[in-house]
Amino acid sequence: MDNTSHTWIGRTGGCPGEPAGVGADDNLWPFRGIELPSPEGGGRAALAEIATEVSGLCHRYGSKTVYEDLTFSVDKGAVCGLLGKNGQGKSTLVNTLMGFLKPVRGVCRVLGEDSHDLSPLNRGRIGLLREGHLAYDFLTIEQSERFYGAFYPEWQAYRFYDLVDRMGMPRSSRLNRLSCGQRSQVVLGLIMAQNPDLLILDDFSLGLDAGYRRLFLEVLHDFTKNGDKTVFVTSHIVQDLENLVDQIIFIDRGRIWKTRLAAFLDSFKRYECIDLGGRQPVCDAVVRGVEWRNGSTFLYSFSGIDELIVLLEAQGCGPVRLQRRPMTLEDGFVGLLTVIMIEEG
Ligand SMILES: Nc1ncnc2c1ncn2[C@@H]1O[C@H](COP(=O)(O)OP(=O)(O)OP(=O)(O)O)[C@@H](O)[C@H]1O
Repeated sequence: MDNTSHTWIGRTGGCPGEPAGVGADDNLWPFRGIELPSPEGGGRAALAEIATEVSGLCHRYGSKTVYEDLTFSVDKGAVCGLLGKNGQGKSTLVNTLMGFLKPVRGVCRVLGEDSHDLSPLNRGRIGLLREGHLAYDFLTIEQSERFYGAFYPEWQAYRFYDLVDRMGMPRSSRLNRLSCGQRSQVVLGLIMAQNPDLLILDDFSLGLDAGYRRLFLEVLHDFTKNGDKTVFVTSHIVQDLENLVDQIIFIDRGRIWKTRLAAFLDSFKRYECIDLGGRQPVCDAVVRGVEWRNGSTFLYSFSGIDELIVLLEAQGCGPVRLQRRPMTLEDGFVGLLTVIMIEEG
């Protein structure tokens, strides 16, 4: 018998479930009321300071539209995290930035060039880590360093060995005998030796244990500390991004919202409901998400406590007592975007 209790986060007032697709009720849209980038990308930095620029981008797989009209830019020197639920198009976007996928419509420029027509020089300035990691896994650690190093005039082999030697594996180990996390480390070493100007990481934490993840983050911190490198990163471990990025792009149902991490953590708020007078709150334009967890109810909102209390009382709750609680990026992600059931053992 299933004796677990369930809590869930929702933006419907009723029962748990997946959000509707594109064209869903505007009142429940996660980015409602938030200023989204204009199709022209108004207010951008000068072109020379932009690492990646996307405008009016549309992608479809057959009849399935992943996104219709994406516009954003990432400035040089920014560390930008792309956040979205499963299947929202993060890998599709990364593959488009890399020129592996051609968009149906729109502009995608990377380091000033069309991503589908990148010069070898600019390709060499981009480091990519993605699911799947290594193409030539029959090579040894040492052979892979020599093989990839031949493609990059600025290759810094010491950076590679600096990282991979920490695994304690002989340099003669074949990559296909390494674990997933060890292979990731080899890839990160190859990327660091390349010393790219733009680093694109698609779900870098995949398969990494806590120790490797920390090492990864440490290396990435070092990589970005001078402010001259640009990083575009997706990860399902949202918490890792909180310690890494300064900008975030949320993607949901084909649209995006870009913001600074600090501004998001400051403006989006998490409240614990101390008293709701026995009623349950309903998500609307002010209440962005409701979470029931361990017997407590939490609300997510861009509004202050007074406005929220007025709204909840108008919903029939009351007397209402709320307490603002600390909010991590992961809380914010869940409160803004997610409709899930969480099982409590
Ligand atoms: N080659 C493909 N053919 C058809 N549909 C695809 C293909 N690749 C991806 N999709 C679909 O496009 C949508 C976006 O996929 P994508 O992999 O870009 O999402 P994602 O945000 O990276 O997902 P996840 O977080 O699960 O990795 C999904 O609905 C997926 O099923």
